[in-house]
Amino acid sequence: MKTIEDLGDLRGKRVLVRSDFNVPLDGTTITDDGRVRAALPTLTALLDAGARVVVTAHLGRPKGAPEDKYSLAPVAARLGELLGKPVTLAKDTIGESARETVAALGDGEIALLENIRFDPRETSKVDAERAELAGELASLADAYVSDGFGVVHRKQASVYDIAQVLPAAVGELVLKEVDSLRKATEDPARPYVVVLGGSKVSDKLGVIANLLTKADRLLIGGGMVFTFLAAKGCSVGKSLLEEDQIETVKGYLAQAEERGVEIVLPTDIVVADAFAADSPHDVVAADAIPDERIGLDIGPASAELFRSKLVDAKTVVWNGPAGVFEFEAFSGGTRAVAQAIVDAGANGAFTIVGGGDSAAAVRILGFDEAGFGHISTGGGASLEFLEGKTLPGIAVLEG
Ligand SMILES: Nc1ncnc2c1ncn2[C@@H]1O[C@H](COP(=O)(O)OP(=O)(O)OP(=O)(O)O)[C@@H](O)[C@H]1O
Ligand SMILES: O=C(O)[C@H](O)COP(=O)(O)O
Repeated sequence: MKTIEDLGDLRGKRVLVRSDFNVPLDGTTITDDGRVRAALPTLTALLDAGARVVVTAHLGRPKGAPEDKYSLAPVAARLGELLGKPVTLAKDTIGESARETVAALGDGEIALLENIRFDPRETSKVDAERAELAGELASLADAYVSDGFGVVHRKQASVYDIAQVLPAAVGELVLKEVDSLRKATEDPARPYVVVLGGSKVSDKLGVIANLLTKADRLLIGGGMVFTFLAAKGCSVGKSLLEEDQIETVKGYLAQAEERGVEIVLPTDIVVADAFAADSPHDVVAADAIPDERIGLDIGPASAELFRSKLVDAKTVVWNGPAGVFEFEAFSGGTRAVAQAIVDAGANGAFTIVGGGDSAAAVRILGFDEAGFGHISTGGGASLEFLEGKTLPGIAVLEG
């Protein structure tokens, strides 16, 4: 892969950078700016080289049209604070405002384009539509730098197609991530334990088939639990459930048994009346979730069980919070998993945390980042990397 140095003298050149600024927000307040900080080395290197830096990024999953709640305005403000220089936010992704904003940039100045997913062509499955958007983006720049590691598993216009149009290089964050993730998984020290959770259940269930050929133990927490419990014949009340995945999960359970891979499920669940911070809640057995209640965390016995399965690990990958950690009452499972992973690390395990929310959880819950071997900015991206899959946003840079 070409690096930024390979792009030559960048003074006065317009460089389009794809970053991953998909940060957790509470209204317009960024609750964890880890992904913004992670973008700084590349942006600073380009600004120091005198480039005119144009950043494109997404936030959330808008439906191909502008929506105020997905505006990158909070990110522009935070990025400006961290860089110590103004970051102009274009009012659109690729229209008149974007063109004017870029034209007004001086050497060593930076602008951010509005959420690229406001344009439906960004995520289109039709190659020609993505190529058209990539062509428009390319008209704003002389070179392209891919630095949004969290999104390199997406074949999207600003990640994949654009790299075929402009001279393209890999950014510092992507380089660092690839290096660390490779180190952990090319020949993992065993036991190799993977902890999965979070809410992007169907996105992440697919990786299990592959992990069953690599890991020694899989611990299942978060919203993923309920599809597993349903596959074992338990009712899950109003909890997050991917009904159409139940048969697939039954297949995983059977495969795991054949291969001698341990799948560890929670034995107790914290259930609430509603998805709300102050909802009344109780701990129930995992096979006794009442019909009208919703599971929002693994229970204390499960936290102990998970701990016992992590303590002797030599490689740990954790992706997806064990519960709705954003609400204090349902943060116990995630806190316990994070602590057990820190302790495994202190016992010599190489530990990786992946995912925007998992990495945010580590920081928001007050853990020292130094307690983990590598905190990846990628969730789905790091999982697909660990699976050994080809990531379109990286493959395209390898030419
Ligand atoms: N039982 C549950 N029910 C509903 N949501 C849950 C549950 N447990 C965890 N979550 C939510 O999962 C979200 C994170 O899931 P997600 O799959 O996006 O993980 P991630 O680490 O951010 O990975 P990525 O970077 O791929 O998005 C958190 O906001 C958390 O509240
Ligand atoms: O949060 C993430 O994992 C990345 O920003 C990618 O987002 P996506 O899953 O909506 O493509």
